Amino acid sequence: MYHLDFRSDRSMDLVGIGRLCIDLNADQFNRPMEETTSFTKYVGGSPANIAIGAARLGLKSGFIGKVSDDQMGRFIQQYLKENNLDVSGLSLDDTGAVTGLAFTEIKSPEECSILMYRDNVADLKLDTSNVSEEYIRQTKALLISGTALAASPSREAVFLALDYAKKHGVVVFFDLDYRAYTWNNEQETAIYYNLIAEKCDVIIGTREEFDMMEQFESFRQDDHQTAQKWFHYAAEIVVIKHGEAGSIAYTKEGKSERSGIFKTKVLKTFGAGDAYASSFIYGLMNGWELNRAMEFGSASASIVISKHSCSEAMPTVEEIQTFLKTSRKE
Ligand SMILES: Nc1ncnc2c1ncn2[C@@H]1O[C@H](COP(=O)(O)OP(=O)(O)O)[C@@H](O)[C@H]1O
Ligand SMILES: O=C(O)C[C@@H](O)[C@H](O)C(=O)COP(=O)(O)O
Repeated sequence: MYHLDFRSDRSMDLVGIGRLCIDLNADQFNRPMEETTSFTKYVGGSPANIAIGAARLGLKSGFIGKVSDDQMGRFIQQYLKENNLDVSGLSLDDTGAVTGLAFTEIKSPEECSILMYRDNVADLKLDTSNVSEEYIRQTKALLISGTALAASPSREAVFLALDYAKKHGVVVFFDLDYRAYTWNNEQETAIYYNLIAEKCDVIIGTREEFDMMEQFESFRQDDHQTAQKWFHYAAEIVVIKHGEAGSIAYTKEGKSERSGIFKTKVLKTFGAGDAYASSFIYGLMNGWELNRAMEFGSASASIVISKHSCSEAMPTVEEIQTFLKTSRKE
């Protein structure tokens, strides 16, 4: 099957590190944002969505991140507390930085985009002094999200968190989460992504994100070649997501599983990956077979893309189980 050693003597299950932002999702959808007159505010940020999803599933979830010293930063902290996440790993920015805003445009269920306002954001001011070895030592798993590598000092904070995780036998998940607007260029992104991926136990990304990472290879790799590449390093599991075409996962032990999707009435497509990741991680942490964890992730993704938000829409175990009873995978 696969070998992931989630240590039972840890007080936390999953700690995320990286972006905490605000999603402002258009209230008037199926039209361009130019015609939108109001938005609904949710906590966002891919790693935050995944950590919230994990907490919604009952995992003891925490977060290492920096929030702005204003109403938005306090909204984020309050929401995480209300959703049973441990917030002792959060730090408050004192430089006047702001909270990143993700305006979402829902032109149609298939045509969604995100307009990011991320100048001088607090999340990228996370620094090594905000990363506690003791905090990381107490978790079973660490979730790294690629965008946290986009700028210093956040970049160095993530590398330090990864070193602490490896030192203390913490299983490391790397969700690639590539957002081009946050980076100077793809070459720089690939350099830092590769340095992190080489030490991670589970790597989750879309085909396009792996292509970006593997751009220095002499040829474009297929899914199997991608997985084999990372098995030469620390990876035990590599998951390649293919949107409506589902996902495929490979294990270092030579197993591979494909998962289809659950057709649903799609309101917006973003949030799929975060929902998939949180529920897939939940399955692995419960020792499930790969295909069962992937199915759980796919079901969670379908639930979230049928709703207006990402974080707020993250389902409970019961909601996913009910969904699975009434749905058929395609
Ligand atoms: N239109 C859809 N209908 C149902 N499930 C979907 C749809 N799009 C994505 N998913 C599910 O969500 C997973 C992640 O979506 P994907 O778009 O590949 O990643 P990301 O959201 O990170 O870009 C897919 O592997 C699939 O299981
Ligand atoms: O990650 C962000 O900064 C924006 C997210 O908060 C937003 O909900 C989103 O884009 C999630 O989509 P996904 O990462 O593709 O699942």
